[in-house]
Amino acid sequence: MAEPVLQIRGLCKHFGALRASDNVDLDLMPGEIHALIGPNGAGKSTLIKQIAGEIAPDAGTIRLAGRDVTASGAVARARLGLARSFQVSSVAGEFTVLQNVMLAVAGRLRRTYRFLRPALADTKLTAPAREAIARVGLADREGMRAADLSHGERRTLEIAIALALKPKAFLLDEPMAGMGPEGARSLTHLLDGLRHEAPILLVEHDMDAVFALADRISVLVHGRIIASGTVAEIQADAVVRAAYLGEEDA
Ligand SMILES: Nc1ncnc2c1ncn2[C@@H]1O[C@H](COP(=O)(O)OP(=O)(O)OP(=O)(O)O)[C@@H](O)[C@H]1O
Repeated sequence: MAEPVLQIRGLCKHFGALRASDNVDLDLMPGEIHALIGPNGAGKSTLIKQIAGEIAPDAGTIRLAGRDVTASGAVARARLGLARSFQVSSVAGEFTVLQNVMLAVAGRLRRTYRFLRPALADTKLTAPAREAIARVGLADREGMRAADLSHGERRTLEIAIALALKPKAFLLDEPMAGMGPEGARSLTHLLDGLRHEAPILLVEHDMDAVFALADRISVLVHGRIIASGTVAEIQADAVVRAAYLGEEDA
């Protein structure tokens, strides 16, 4: 069987008496979209932050492409191929779409520039940046300032930035947030294809998107994974319905 790209074992994180992560095991397999769902405050963001290296777990291990990264920082994990998108849009508004993605490529190639202007004229950065922009369907927005994009386009730009990092795994934290129905549909289509570039750990409240995309769903409640399975298995799970999906129906 293939090795997981991300392997989480026994992850624990306490905030005082609160167990935000309670002995979490999670795998992200090549080619899959693994959705992490759960009610507000279940510990999804805390888990993502530990995987990204932004906060340290109290116990447990995180392996990326077979390597133990539990003690590595966020920058080291990004360099090892973990591409993280944020709930809050993280693009640089004053830069154009192309420049935003070029800066990500510069980071991947570990090129350092004393000034921004030579960086933004470097064709070694332009070509891969354009490729990522075209891949997400923003080619006609290339010269536009990121600040002037629509919300949906900015979220899509974040995906292009993540893609330009040629990641081994994507961590996407609520990519559908704030998208209208049309935007959500086109982003769902984009993510559907993206899994072939790298598997996606997807935290998402939009259940239509989750049910359309996920190969596997894990349900987090009070820091614990209470169920993990296919869309059909999770939809049919009585415990999950009571703990989470039921509240959506109510
Ligand atoms: N730095 C912190 N200090 C103390 N408590 C925290 C901290 N960060 C998160 N928590 C608590 O940990 C629990 C899990 O929070 P977390 O943000 O991970 O949940 P979530 O599932 O991402 O929620 P949401 O869906 O609303 O984003 C919550 O009870 C939250 O108040």
